[in-house]
Amino acid sequence: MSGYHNNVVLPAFGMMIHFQLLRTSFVNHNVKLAYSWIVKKQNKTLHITSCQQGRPDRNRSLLAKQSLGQNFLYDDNYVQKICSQVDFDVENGGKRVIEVGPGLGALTRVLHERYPNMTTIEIDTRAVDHLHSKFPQLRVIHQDVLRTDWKALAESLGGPLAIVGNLPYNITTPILFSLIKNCSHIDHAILTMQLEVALRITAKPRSKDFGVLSVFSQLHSRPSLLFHLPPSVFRPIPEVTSALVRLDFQPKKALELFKHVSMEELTQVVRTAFQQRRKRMSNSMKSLTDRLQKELPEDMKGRRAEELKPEDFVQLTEYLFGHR
Ligand SMILES: C[S@@+](CC[C@H](N)C(=O)[O-])C[C@H]1O[C@@H](n2cnc3c(N)ncnc32)[C@H](O)[C@@H]1O
Repeated sequence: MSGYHNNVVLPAFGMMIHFQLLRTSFVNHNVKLAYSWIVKKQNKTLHITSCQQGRPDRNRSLLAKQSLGQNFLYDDNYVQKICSQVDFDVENGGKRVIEVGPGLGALTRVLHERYPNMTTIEIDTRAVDHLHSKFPQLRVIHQDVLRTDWKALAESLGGPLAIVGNLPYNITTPILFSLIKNCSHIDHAILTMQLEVALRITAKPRSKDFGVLSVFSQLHSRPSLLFHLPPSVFRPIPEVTSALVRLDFQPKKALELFKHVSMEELTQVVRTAFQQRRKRMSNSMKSLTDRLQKELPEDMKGRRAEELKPEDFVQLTEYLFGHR
């Protein structure tokens, strides 16, 4: 009996729930953004069918790929909330608005109406096909965003870019570093990411989240955490909370800071210091000071990486690499 229960009753119960979910999303004509979804427990992927205005679009279904960080926005209130933060370049049809990872077009639908000349960058061929048929006028660059030449893109579009996107979680940090490196070609970025990363970007010295990402983000931009997004607003539902972050890039400040040091030198200093963030700098920096055959300045020896301000790392790099 218990075998019968497990083999027949539980799946039947699961099917009932599934059909109820489908019915709810299909009949609710007020729901603008709805997806039917089937959890396949074995491989943890979702079968997603986008549907607009309550009508399922049966031709457009795709399996969400975890490897591409595909957690699609599912809640229209949050779509509106994110898009209302984008305020850029309306005059020329939003030519310099770039969406990273448009996926099924949850954000694109709203943004493209406001910015008909915007550009999107998407790696997944299935999503690219979907976007072409759903938004025939939309410019879609089919490539890995990490291969984007931001300088060339900004020059071709006539000035600094506004980047928006619900980022794939698995490559959030490399995307952030590529934007930071190219900050003179980017005006601002409005990005959804894991809350944990958002806290690191905005962390102040002496807090537990303060680290390499905080130093580089804060030297190149003014970052602000705008609001949290609960896991329930995405499909598949992620295990973590997310946050929307705005970075207003400060290319003039960065130019001034990097007058005497290179990004590579600063990276060496910051990474070495944070490898042992709680140790005194005289210890944590030993491998680098030995290699450079330099002593740390006296006032640095007793301090810890987590206590320094972002600008202190620039001064230390200038001192260690002897450019001043
Ligand atoms: C978190 S989903 C967001 C999708 C959609 N914007 C939304 O909010 O529903 C991330 C998107 O980034 C795309 N993506 C993943 N890796 C990428 C890469 N290296 N370059 C460009 N797009 C990528 C995925 O295919 C997916 O569409």
